[in-house]
Formats: sequence, structure tokens, C-alpha cells
Amino acid sequence: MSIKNRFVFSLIVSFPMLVEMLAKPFGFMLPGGAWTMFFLTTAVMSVSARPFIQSAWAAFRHHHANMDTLVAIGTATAYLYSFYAMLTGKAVFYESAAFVVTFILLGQYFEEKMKHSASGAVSKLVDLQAKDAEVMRAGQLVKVPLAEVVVGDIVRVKPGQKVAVDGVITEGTSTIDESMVTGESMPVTKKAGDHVIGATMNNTGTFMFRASKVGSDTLLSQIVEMVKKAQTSHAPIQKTVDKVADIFVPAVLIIAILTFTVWYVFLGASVVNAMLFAVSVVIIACPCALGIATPTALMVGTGRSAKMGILIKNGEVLEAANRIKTVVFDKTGTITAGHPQVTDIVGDTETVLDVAASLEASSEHPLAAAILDKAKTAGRPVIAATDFKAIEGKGVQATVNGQAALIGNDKLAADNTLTPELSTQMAQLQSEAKTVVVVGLAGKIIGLIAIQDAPKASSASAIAALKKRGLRTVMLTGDNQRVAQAIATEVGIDDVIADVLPGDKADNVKRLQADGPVAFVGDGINDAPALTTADVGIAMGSGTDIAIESGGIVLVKNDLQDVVRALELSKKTFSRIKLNLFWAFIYNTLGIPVAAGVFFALGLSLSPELAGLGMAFSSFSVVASSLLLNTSKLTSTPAPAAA
Ligand SMILES: Nc1ncnc2c1ncn2[C@@H]1O[C@H](COP(=O)(O)OP(=O)(O)OP(=O)(O)O)[C@@H](O)[C@H]1O
Ligand SMILES: [Cu+]
Repeated sequence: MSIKNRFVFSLIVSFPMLVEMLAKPFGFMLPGGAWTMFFLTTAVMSVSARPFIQSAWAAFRHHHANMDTLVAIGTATAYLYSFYAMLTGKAVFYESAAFVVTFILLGQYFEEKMKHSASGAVSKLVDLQAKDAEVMRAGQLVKVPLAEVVVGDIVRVKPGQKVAVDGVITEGTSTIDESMVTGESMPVTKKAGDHVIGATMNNTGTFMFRASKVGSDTLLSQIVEMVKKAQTSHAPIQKTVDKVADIFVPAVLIIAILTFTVWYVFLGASVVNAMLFAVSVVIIACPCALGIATPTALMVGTGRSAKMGILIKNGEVLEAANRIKTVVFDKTGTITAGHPQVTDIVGDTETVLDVAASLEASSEHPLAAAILDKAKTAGRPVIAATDFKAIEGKGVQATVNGQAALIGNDKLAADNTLTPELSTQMAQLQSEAKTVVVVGLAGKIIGLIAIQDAPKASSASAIAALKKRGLRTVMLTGDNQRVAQAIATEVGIDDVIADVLPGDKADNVKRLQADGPVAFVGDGINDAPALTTADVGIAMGSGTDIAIESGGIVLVKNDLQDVVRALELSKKTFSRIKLNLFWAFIYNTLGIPVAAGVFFALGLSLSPELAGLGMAFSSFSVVASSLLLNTSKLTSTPAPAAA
């Protein structure tokens, strides 16, 4: 039975008793008296309260006590005592048990509803998907349902239509509104070769694209899956809370017994009154607000960041993000735009470019793309080299026209000595923040190629914002020290670790961890070991190629400013968790003495019903406090409003 139905049942069945309680002063009595109340309360206990009792019993058998233990003991005491009192002709308080169950269920119902609306916001993203797509089949465009689009399909998208699945544009250009997936409010211009994301909205042009990911593989599906997981994950702080709850429950039971004893034996209260105090103690102490303090905040926090294109994988990452002392950045594609361009060629331009392009024809390196691009625009034919051998973090060796050739950094060219003249030119270009590769042929260096990869527009401001938060910033790169330093100075990075081989990045992260927890920001493709080694791995997504696996936080957009936002949102969510825990805890600790009747002489006391209502209210306020996370202001540059 759902919480809602249990609540409604309990409300309806308890209603006559509520009427009686209110009308008692006017002499109204339920027909059947205590026996009627017995039947009504028995119905509430066996239908609506049953899951509490079952859960409490299951916990008891494992020598545990949980919140349901308190609810079960509190209501069962009221119920069983009243039964005994009824048989022996004494005063009964059945209604306490029935009302407490009703109020607790009311609190839980609210909690469930709010949780649902918080998590529903993200799941609704799936509804944003297109319903159908125009797909090329046997040379003809046909409309097919979304589920029938397969990888490799050529899909046509007209203005105002949704992009059906993830893919790469083959023909045409357009501007696309990607806000629903990436949180980026500005429409993005796309041309052939660019990635498109399923469920985004095509604005201006008509284009064709080749489907690369469909169904549950699409970026949107993966995001929804990840957020769902994050929202139900646990934060380590919850473990401490659970431990407290473990000793809390037995302690409360002892206090309740003491309360009864003191009132009955020492203060001369009637059994019923002494018992009411004890039952109130048990009910008010029920730590359900403590139990939901963490999960609700986590749910709202991760849900909100997801809408901004910031995916925080779980509560553990979120908590760790608060302790970060150092933020380490990969250079290429993270601080820089990752679109390197050839700026200078030293030596005989055509020969140097031809040899370089031959060498790079089979390379996957970003620098290779820049060189091949240059050869293409210069109209040079590219003859692929043979015996291709990539040397990680250094360059490429191969045979060009039957002669040994190489391209790469000066380490690769170690035994091919650079002339003093080339050395000076190299140093000069490097100090201009250009990556310089040497081109060698037949045992001789024949020239240099300088390649520039400019920092992203937002890098400098993002780094400044991180430094303002007291974080140390470090750049980790395989590039040369001089180039790295020039770029670091441009964007304001504190420290540079250059000439790092790809395999050594993780070790460098480990070394930096000696000074405190480290976040590593990388593009996630060859940075996977560093991302997993760091306390918090932040993977930057480029289009649809996001490395969802490796990072604890995944940024859907390629914007460093999101690193600042991710840290701020983590901090906000975590402090909300702590605030919730504090209030929930204070509520219990202050409530117990009141319920026990310590302030009875001052006219301050709590009936079990009021205690039940108070408990419902405390859960309610914790959920409301978590929901406030959705609207709290961010100090890092205002985020674009999500759709
Ligand atoms: N295919 C290649 N062509 C030319 N040079 C290369 C190639 N591969 C590596 N190199 C040289 O080796 C250096 C280190 O390469 P690596 O891939 O480790 O890092 P990177 O791309 O320069 O920077 P980052 O570590 O920030 O991604 C490059 O700067 C370049 O000089
Ligand atoms: Cu509770």
C-alpha cells in the first residue's frame, strides 16, 4: 500500500475519534465508547501502521533499532495499554496511537511528494526527445519513430525540429539550441563535421547528420541515468548520522522508561499520564528528519547542477569537493581551446611541411590535425609515411621516401643536434606560447613548426575565481616548460609542471596530494588515470565525446567557468546537508525534555499527537530547506537559466 493510501485510510478511520475529541467538552461520546475506539485504532494499526511495525521487528531481529522502532514502540504502547485499560475499566487513549500514525504518514507523504518533484525534473528531460525522425532509407527520406533510428542512419533536420539522436553533421549548417542538455543558453552554430546532441532544438538551418549514438547510449540518456544514480547515492556524512541513530534509539527508550518511572513513582502521576509523557518522548525523538536531511539536499543539489550541465556523480564526490586545496589542469583542450593552428614554419617551408604532413598522416595527436590542416590549406599533397611509430609524449618516427624521418619535441631529436641558430629560434617561439616541434629527415633537423593553441576565453576569469576561493592552481602538461609557462602567465595559473609524459600525470597528481586534496580537470580521454587518482576528477566534455566514466564530476560544456560553479554548488549542497542535520538534531534534543514533562510546571508539555505533528513538521521543514537549494544565488558568474 502506498504511503498516500495509508495516510488517507488512517485519516478517514481516525476521523470519528477526532470529532469525539473536539466535541467531548460538549458531552459528545462515540456510540460504543472505548470498544468503537478499539476497533478503529486496530484498523489503523493493522493497515496504516503495519509497515512501521514490520520494519521495526525486522530491525529488532538483527539487533538493530531504527526510526520505525520508535514509531512502533510509541504507538504500540498507547494501543496495548489502552486495550488493557479498557478490559480493566480504566481510562484509554487509543486516539493517540491513531493520530500519531496519521501525522507521521502525513509527513512522509509530503516528503515523498517533494522528493518526487525534485527528481522528476531531471527524468522529464527524457520527454524532451523527438518523437520521430526523417531518415534516409533506400535513397528516400522516410519518417520513422525514434526507436527505429539506428547508428549510421542519415537523418534530416529542418528548422524548428528536434535533433533525434546524437550524431555528426554531414551536410548543411545551422544554429542549435542545446540548453536543455548542456545548460548553455546561447544557440551554437554547427557545420559539417560538428557533433549534434539528441533532443536539442534546431533553430535556423536544414542539415543532415549521421547518427552515432541511439537509445540509451545518447548523451541525454546517459545524463539522466547518471543523475538518477547521484540522487539516490549516499554521502559519507550519512554514515556518521546512522551511527548516531543506532545509539540514539536505545537511549531514547531508556529516557522514556525513566520518564514513566519518575512521573508515576516519584511525582505521583496517574499511570495514564505517566504513560502519555513516555509515549510523547518516544514519538518526538524519532529521528526521521535526520534520516532525510542528507538525501533530500543531495537530490536537489545534484538535480540543479545537472540542469546547468554539471553532473556530480554521487554524494561522496560532492563531499570531497569541499575539501579541495589544489586544482590541477591539463593544458590542451582544458585551458586552451584544443584547436591548435600552425603559425610559423622555420626552414624550407614546403619540404618541412611535406615531411611533417607525411609523418602526421597516421597520428591521432591534436598537433597532427593542425599540421595536416596547414598542408591542406597550402595545397600540399600528403603522402603517408611507412613504418609509422608513435612515441608517447614525444612525437612520431617513420620512413618518408625511404629515409628515416621524425617529428616531435626536442627530446625526440636528442641525437639529431639542433644548430645554435635553430635553438634560439625555438626558444623565441616558445616564449610566445607556441608549441614547437622539430622535423628531422635522414639524421638531420630540417626545420621547425610552431603551433599555437590559444586559451579559451573563459580560462583566465575561471582561474581568477578559483584563486579567490583560496585554491592553488597548477597546470600539468606534456608540453615544453617555456610554452607552458607562457600560457600559465597568460591565464594566471600559479604553478606549472611541464614535460610530463602522459603516463606520469597520475604520479604528479599523487605528489600534489601531499599538500591536501586535489581536483584534476582534464578532457578525460588520455587523462583517465589522473582523473581517477585525484580526490575529485573533473572531466570536461567536448560535444558528445564526453568521458562519462572517468570523472567524479562531468562538465557537459567545455567551459572552465563550470569548474568554479561545480565547486560552489558542491559547497552549497554540503553546507545545506550540515544545516539540515543541525536542525533535525536540535529538534530532537530540545523536544525530548519538553515531551518528558520537564517544563510541565511552566505549562509546557507535548501530547503524543502534538509530538507526531511536530515530527511531521520537522520532516517537512527539512525537505523545504533542501528545496531552497534550487533558488539560492550563485556567486560564480550567473549561470544561464536552464530551459
Ligand atoms: N604526433 C605528434 N606530432 C608532433 N609532436 C608530438 C606528437 N606527439 C607528441 N608530440 C610532442 O610531444 C609533446 C608532448 O605531447 P603530449 O601528448 O604528452 O602533450 P601535449 O599534447 O603537448 O599537452 P597536454 O599534456 O597538455 O595534453 C608535444 O608537446 C609535442 O612536442
Ligand atoms: Cu519520525
